[in-house]
Amino acid sequence: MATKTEMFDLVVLGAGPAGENVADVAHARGLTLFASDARPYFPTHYASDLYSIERHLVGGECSYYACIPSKALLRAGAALRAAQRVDGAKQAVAVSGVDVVGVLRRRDYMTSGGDDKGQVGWLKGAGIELFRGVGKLAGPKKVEVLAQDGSTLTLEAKHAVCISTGTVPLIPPIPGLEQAGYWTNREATSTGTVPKSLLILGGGVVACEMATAYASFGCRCTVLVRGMGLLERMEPFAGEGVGKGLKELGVDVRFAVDTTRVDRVEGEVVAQTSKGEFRAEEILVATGRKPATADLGLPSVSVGLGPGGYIPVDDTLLVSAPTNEAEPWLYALGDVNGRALLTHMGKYQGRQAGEAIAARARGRALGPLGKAEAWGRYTATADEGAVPQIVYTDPEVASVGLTAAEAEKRGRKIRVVDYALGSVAGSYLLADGYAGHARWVVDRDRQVILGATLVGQDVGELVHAATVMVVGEVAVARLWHAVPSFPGMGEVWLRLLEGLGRGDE
Ligand SMILES: Cc1cc2nc3c(=O)[nH]c(=O)nc-3n(C[C@H](O)[C@H](O)[C@H](O)COP(=O)(O)OP(=O)(O)OC[C@H]3O[C@@H](n4cnc5c(N)ncnc54)[C@H](O)[C@@H]3O)c2cc1C
Ligand SMILES: NC(=O)c1ccc[n+]([C@@H]2O[C@H](COP(=O)([O-])OP(=O)(O)OC[C@H]3O[C@@H](n4cnc5c(N)ncnc54)[C@H](O)[C@@H]3O)[C@@H](O)[C@H]2O)c1
Repeated sequence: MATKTEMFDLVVLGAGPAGENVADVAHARGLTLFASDARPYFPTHYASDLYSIERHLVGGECSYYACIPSKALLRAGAALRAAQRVDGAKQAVAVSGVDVVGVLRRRDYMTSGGDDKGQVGWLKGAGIELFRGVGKLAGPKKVEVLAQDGSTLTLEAKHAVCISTGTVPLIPPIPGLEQAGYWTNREATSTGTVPKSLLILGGGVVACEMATAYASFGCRCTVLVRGMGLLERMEPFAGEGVGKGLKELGVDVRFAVDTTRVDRVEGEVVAQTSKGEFRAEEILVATGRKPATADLGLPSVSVGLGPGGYIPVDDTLLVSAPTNEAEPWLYALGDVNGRALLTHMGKYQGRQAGEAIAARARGRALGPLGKAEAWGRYTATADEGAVPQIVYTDPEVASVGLTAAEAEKRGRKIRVVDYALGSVAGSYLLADGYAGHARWVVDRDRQVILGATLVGQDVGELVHAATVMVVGEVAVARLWHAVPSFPGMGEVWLRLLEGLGRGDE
């Protein structure tokens, strides 16, 4: 089979959200400098500025098997329930449930039916070469790619290689599970048919969102949770609210369940557990993720893995390994570094690393004494204590920053302030009988917001305001001047301020 070698400025391994964004920013930086300096920033004798390697679909897990299809599957149920909660509207909508065929059709539209030609077009339009194949490191600044036809390509990077290969499902070693066959996020988000019943293993975000979606399709869902709560990394009232919502949707949620064996008997999945036997047409394993680092050739550049097998990096996303000491060249972005397993955080890391790569390629120091500053152009500082997330359950959960427990663990002196979200005018206008909850975690010494969590219908879009408060370290005293529009749900921020009080003059 053919073998050839080419040289590029930057080689990106994995074209998911993180890989796409680092390529985009690094490329944009190159073009800007070309124009303003009237000389090519990336030397012109290279075939192209950047090279992207993708073994499956450009756009990654997010576009085809995760964020986009899962939210498409959830949206119709959320819209229907929203209408059912408003007198005058509820009479106008069918109460028998969503139209599953329509939901799947809309999901297919959102994922282009699993065809990535739109995203490939974007890459090519941006001047980025794409190679479909499995890539691995083959020494410093060297990447080998194996195509499906068996041909190989060796790429040499002049400046940098980025690993952005994401994660794969973490499957627990439950006896019989492999033989029985199971769904992961891939089947759950791309299915063409909805089973009559579904067992869901796990109590995290995927389990809660998929239980919400499938319950709205009329599928009988049972969630088997190993721990004592749902969404355990969030404030406890988040998991409690979601658990209550799932129950209202008819989902059977069981806690402290140890699943000891899974079999398929006459087409049905049978799970033996510490809480008895459970049966369903299918089983979805939603027990977390592990980094896609297998066969990446990391030993060829002596990169060791951190806790959970993630690739350890510094705040400029540079891999923490001796190979980077003499000349920084190897980066790891997105899920694969384990800093924050979210698309928007992977994209953010891509933007920051793209700037750092471009600056280093130009021979620029990233900051005083060569060290990039926190919250600067080259660092992904938000990964540490300012990560926002929206969980699209019913009620929704929106959070950013530290929970009270995390803040205390970090030794912060905090004050927690809570408010019943249903008492805000905007909420009770939004839905009859609106129930929700909001919390701020406030740094008592610095009088800034460390974290916020909201639970309730349509709270998702509120979270960005809280993200700005946390990232901007806005003084609580100044927030009294951030006047919320009436009658919007944003008034919750005023209610939380009132809960904190203004103190004595
Ligand atoms: C069901 C589900 C729903 C989710 N919903 C949300 C959500 O609503 N919001 C949110 O922010 N996050 C969500 N996430 C998380 C989100 O999907 C990930 O954080 C995001 O996809 C990570 O992006 P990435 O670029 O790091 O990796 P990925 O999207 O996993 O992309 C990695 C790419 O690398 C490729 N690759 C891997 N190894 C190689 C190799 N050796 N050679 C070549 N290519 C390779 C893969 O094929 C893949 O395309 C969800 C996750 C799941 C499972
Ligand atoms: N809307 C969103 O932002 C969104 C949606 C989906 C996923 N995601 C991200 O994707 C990542 C993966 O989500 P996830 O839900 O797969 O993982 P997770 O880590 O959030 O949850 C995994 C769950 O599985 C349980 N578990 C682990 N091992 C188990 C076992 N052997 N038996 C039973 N239960 C077991 C854990 O206790 C936990 O409840 C998360 O980091 C999440 O933030 C985000």
